[in-house]
Order: sequence, then structure tokens, then C-alpha cells
Amino acid sequence: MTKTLYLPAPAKLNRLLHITRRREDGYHELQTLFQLVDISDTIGLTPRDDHRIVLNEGIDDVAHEHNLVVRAARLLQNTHLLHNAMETPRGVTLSIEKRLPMGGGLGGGSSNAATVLLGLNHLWQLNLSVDRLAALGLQLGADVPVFVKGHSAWAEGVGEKLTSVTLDTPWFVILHPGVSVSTAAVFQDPELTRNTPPITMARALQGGAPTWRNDCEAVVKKRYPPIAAALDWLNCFAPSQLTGTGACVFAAFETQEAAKQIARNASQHWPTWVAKGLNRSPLHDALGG
Ligand SMILES: C[C@](O)(CO)[C@H](O)COP(=O)(O)OP(=O)(O)OC[C@H]1O[C@@H](n2ccc(N)nc2=O)[C@H](O)[C@@H]1O
Ligand SMILES: Nc1ncnc2c1ncn2[C@@H]1O[C@H](COP(=O)(O)OP(=O)(O)OP(=O)(O)O)[C@@H](O)[C@H]1O
Repeated sequence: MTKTLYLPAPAKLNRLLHITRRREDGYHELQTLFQLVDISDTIGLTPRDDHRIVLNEGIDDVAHEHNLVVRAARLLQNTHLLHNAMETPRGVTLSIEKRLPMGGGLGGGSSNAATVLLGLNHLWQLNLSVDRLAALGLQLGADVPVFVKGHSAWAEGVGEKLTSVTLDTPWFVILHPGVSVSTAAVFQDPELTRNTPPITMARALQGGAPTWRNDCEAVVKKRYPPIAAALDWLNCFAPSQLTGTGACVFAAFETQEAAKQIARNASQHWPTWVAKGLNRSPLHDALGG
């Protein structure tokens, strides 16, 4: 019987997010500190004898063809075909066990895609380098490369120019304020701070957590009062921030016990997670890379 490989797709937090410039193409250049955390979706990959890419358990509301796991598998299959025209590309049956909220700023979809790229590179024995896979991943989304590289990182560009960093690893309380944020609308908002002067990585790291902030926060709070309310609530216990363009907000605690205590109260109002900060991705641990 063909065995299924189950691999984690961890979440990320943006512990600092500066927007430094709007580009000609409308996209924005960022400086961000990505930290991986230990809450994950699980992706199942079962190799097939034919060339089909099948998604068994998907996600309601996302058509299979649009699902980032299917798009990642197709991208890899097409890349392989292009360079190995004589070889029949292999297929895979995929499944997703979703725990990360969608569109929450935790990068779940991007992480799912990265797990498929690395998992299939392993199963199909393609031997593509991590750098090559990260470049392919960028075609699927700006947050895919950091998950492919598998380490907390300082990022520039739209998030693809990565330098691995080692961050502190506190326990985080993460809340989902229950609204869905349009990333495009936040980036188009005339009031968005989009001219923060670039800083060096060394300076960002030297300043540490008390100096880290997210340039999207003011606009997001104004547009989405439930996010402002969640930030105000969490700020009563520890300095709190938005991840990405939201909707999730988070705060760091020194111990698991302290985080759990706040999470117990928070969970009366919002979906809540306690997550440990990581530097290395559990996906890379699982693949032994
Ligand atoms: C802000 C972050 O969460 C930081 O981790 C991510 O860069 C967002 O990445 P994402 O959710 O994959 O966003 P995308 O789906 O690529 O972008 C949605 C829309 O937001 C705007 N956008 C996004 C990223 C970026 N660096 N500049 C932008 O202006 C663009 O209008 C884009 O059409
Ligand atoms: N496998 C997938 N998992 C989650 N979302 C997916 C997936 N495939 C496609 N999508 C689509 O991608 C959108 C963004 O998902 P994702 O969970 O990555 O957002 P996010 O956490 O806000 O990420 P980011 O921090 O990169 O903005 C979803 O709203 C959904 O429509």
C-alpha cells in the first residue's frame, strides 16, 4: 500500500512590519521580521502512479483549482516537465487538516504551499535546491519563500529578500477578532503609512521587541473596530500587535502558564491560540533537512 507523508505547515507572525515604499506596479516594499510559531496545519501527500493532482480533503469556500496546495503541486509538476521533457511527471493526492484561520495574517495558505513544494521535491525526488523552491514559491505569494527556507527571518522587498535571524522565543497569545480583512484594501488606503525610512536589520534587532510595530495597524484599527477592541483588550496584559494586515493580534509572554492564563479569558470572547515562538520550522525538522 502507498504510504501517506504527513507534514506540518506552521504559522508565522510579523513581529515588525514597516512599509517603506509604493512601487510602480502598486505593490509595496516592506521590512519585516517573520517569526515562525508552533501552531500548524497538517498536509497529507500520497504519491500516485498516474500524473493527476487530486485534493481529497480541501477547504470549504476555496475551489480545488484555486487552493494553494494544488497550485503549488501543479507549478512543481510543470517546472519538472519543462526541464525533463522525456519523463512522465508524477502525481499526488493531497489533503489539508486546517487549524490556522484563513486570511488571519498567520500565513496559513502560503505555508501550505511551501509544505507541498518541499514535500513533493522529496517524494518525487526532484532534488531542487531550497533557493529554487523559494523562487518558485514567490510566484504563489510573497510569504511563501520564508516558509520554504524554514527559518525566522528579516525580510525586505515584498518579503522575498530573506536573511535568517535568531529571535527570542516567547509564548504568544494569538486572538482572531472575527472579522475578515482585505489585504488589498489596507494597502490601497490613502491613510496608510507607506514611507517609513528603511532601517538596517542590525538596528531593528538591537532595538528589540519594545521598538517593533506594524505600519498597517492604524488603518486596520480604523477600518475594523473589532480589531481595535481586541488590541485594546490584549494591551491590558502585554504590548500587543497586529500580524500582517490582520485580522489576528498577538502579545508575547515569558511563560506558557502566563500565556495560558490570558488565553483562558480571551477565549470567552474570541478564537484564541497559545503558540511558542520558533526559529527553525518543524517542516524542516520533519524532512530532516
Ligand atoms: C503583509 C503580509 O502579510 C506580510 O507578511 C504579506 O506580505 C501579505 O501577503 P499576501 O496575503 O500573500 O498578500 P497578496 O495576496 O500577495 O496581496 C494582496 C494585495 O495586497 C497588496 N500588497 C500586498 C503585498 C505587498 N507587499 N504590497 C501590496 O501592495 C496588493 O494590492 C495585492 O494585490
Ligand atoms: N490552502 C489554503 N489555505 C488557506 N487559504 C488558502 C488556501 N488556498 C487558497 N487560499 C486562499 O488564500 C487566502 C489567504 O490565505 P492565508 O491563510 O494565507 O492568509 P493570511 O493568513 O492573511 O496570509 P498572509 O499573512 O500571507 O496575508 C484565503 O482567504 C483563501 O481564499
